[in-house]
Amino acid sequence: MSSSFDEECPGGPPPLGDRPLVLVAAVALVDVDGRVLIAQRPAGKSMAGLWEFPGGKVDPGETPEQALVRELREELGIETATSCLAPIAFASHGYEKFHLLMPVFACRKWNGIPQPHEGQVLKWVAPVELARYPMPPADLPLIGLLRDLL
Ligand SMILES: Nc1nc2c([nH]c(=O)n2[C@H]2C[C@H](O)[C@@H](COP(=O)(O)OP(=O)(O)OP(=O)(O)O)O2)c(=O)[nH]1
Repeated sequence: MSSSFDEECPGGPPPLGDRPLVLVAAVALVDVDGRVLIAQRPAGKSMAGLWEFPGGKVDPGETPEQALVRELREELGIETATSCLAPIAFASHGYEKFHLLMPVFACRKWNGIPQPHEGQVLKWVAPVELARYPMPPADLPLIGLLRDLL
């Protein structure tokens, strides 16, 4: 039985083992032209140079939505509300040191103009163009999903 699953559904994430399960909230900010904001991870960080969706780790005591409101303020200098965040997808990916669980929200309403407050390069891209930008492995299944959903 299990060998047929292995053949039909190869490549699932490994068991958690002693790695932590890390909760990271991410957001697709969508502008009036339907473009999505991505940010390039700066030199010195893990996965430097790859493009990601704004967001970050959910702190103890926070909901994913609260974490995103905070991260958007810190990373991009924009203000939004938890009620402006619509859950649309998630990623579940086994990295070497941790397993990432990443709910992804869409947001079309915020105040201010996103600015790179943490040395990132920002880019607005059409969902069909997302595949041109190298992203962390956890994000790869999201590219087709977002193209269809946004
Ligand atoms: N914000 C965000 N993080 C992502 C995405 N895809 C993905 O694998 N990640 C990972 C990168 C980081 O390991 C983690 C987010 O952590 P963080 O934003 O709070 O902190 P960080 O970049 O300094 O991460 P780290 O150096 O501690 O690994 O989630 C994504 O699309 N957006």
